[in-house]
Amino acid sequence: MADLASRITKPAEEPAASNTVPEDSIEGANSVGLVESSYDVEVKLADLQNDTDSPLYSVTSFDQLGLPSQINDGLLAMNFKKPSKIQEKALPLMISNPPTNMIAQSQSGTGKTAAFVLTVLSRVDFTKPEQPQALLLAPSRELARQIQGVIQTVGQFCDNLKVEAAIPGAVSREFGVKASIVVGTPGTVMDLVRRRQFDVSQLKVLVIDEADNMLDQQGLGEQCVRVKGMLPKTIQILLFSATFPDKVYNFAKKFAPNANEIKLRHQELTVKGISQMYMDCPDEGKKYDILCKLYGLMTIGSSVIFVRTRESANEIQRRMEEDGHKVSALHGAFEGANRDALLDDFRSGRSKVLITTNVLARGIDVSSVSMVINYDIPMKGAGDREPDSETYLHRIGRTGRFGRVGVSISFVYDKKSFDALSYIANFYGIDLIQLSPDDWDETEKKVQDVIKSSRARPEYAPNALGN
Ligand SMILES: Nc1ncnc2c1ncn2[C@@H]1O[C@H](COP(=O)(O)OP(=O)(O)OP(=O)(O)O)[C@@H](O)[C@H]1O
Repeated sequence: MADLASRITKPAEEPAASNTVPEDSIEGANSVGLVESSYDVEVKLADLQNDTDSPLYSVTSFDQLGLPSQINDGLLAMNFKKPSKIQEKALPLMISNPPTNMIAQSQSGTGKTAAFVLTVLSRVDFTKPEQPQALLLAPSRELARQIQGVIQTVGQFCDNLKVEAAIPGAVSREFGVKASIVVGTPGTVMDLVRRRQFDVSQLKVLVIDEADNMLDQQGLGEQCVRVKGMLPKTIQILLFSATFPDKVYNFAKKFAPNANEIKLRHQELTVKGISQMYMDCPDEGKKYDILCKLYGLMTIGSSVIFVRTRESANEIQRRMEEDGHKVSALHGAFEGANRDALLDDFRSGRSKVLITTNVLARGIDVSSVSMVINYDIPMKGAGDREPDSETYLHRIGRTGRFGRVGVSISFVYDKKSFDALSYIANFYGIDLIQLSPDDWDETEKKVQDVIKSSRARPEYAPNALGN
């Protein structure tokens, strides 16, 4: 990556500040080495679980976890043969009694969802199907719906399983929440509780997925704190994410006191199956032409193009369609049902190229995604001056899920974007592969070599985990 930084000979002018607003952390509005044996996952056990020789610490098959048989049947139906490391390490701690809080970090696409879903299912009393007992919070309606789907699939053999999504427009005003498990976005959950449409008095577990994003005081943090304030004081709190910047981590420890912790160093966070590349674009205007040239490669699998604003998502979609390409755009300005339909089309492969904002940067699991394009390098802070390393990692993690391979291509074109990508690469210790817009044969070869092998044997397979 020193290479990338040293390529800047003459600082380009800073682009004029855009007056369009980046789409981050707006609720509904309106995925290396986890599996490498050398992986150094630091497990800090809380008082109850501090013996690394304990059977709770090391579990090699789902059977050994003592989960109810109907849950194991669900895992079998999903063809989950062996737990991933995070599942192996976190599950015994989370399902043990008395319940203990958890702060868990593991790379994108390594099965954090099943880890917390199994915990939730193991805690629910299915004889009370309409009494809310578990609440799961996620930053977007798409992720909430996805988690709801995973619960329904893993729990398909649990009699009386009722899961409801507390996302805008989903809960009946007349009846309120009538399910034992509720997955929602924080603003909607807060409204439902306030309107007394969601009885939280018997909740036993609170899961916060993408917890660093959800607890960030610049974003959804305040809402999550308010929701927690409405819940029983004894509730078990489980916080999950691939990233936990120090500042948020310190707050997370207060939010989930005395928690067990599974933490990674940032150099351990990148997923080896993702080949990270960058395209050196001559200027901002040429980014679009380069994107169109990449289009053929993008449709080999499915791909996601991340842009900074809703406006540029719309604009790129419009131009690409005019140029005869078939692409979809999804962002927070679309109405809920439309968003759901767009993502369903993408999941099923009916649409193959999705242009989106940070609203879909986190958690979305579509295994066919073989390429992610950072059309704009993710930035954060006042005036978008700071490189957003966390969002970069989540965005590229939409490919390379659970042992698959994929490519990410980040577009740079001026000093600011070069410096930002350099910073991110140094932060994670990544060696980025350079692509040249002047040598398309070479570019195609580099990209195709990876994505054509995406069906090849994964670099790490489930049965290689947990050693
Ligand atoms: N034990 C397992 N065996 C096989 N596949 C699994 C297993 N656990 C999870 N998976 C699959 O791995 C994929 C990624 O899982 P998941 O979406 O939970 O990742 P994640 O860690 O939450 O990622 P992110 O940080 O991006 O949210 C999913 O398609 C899931 O079905």
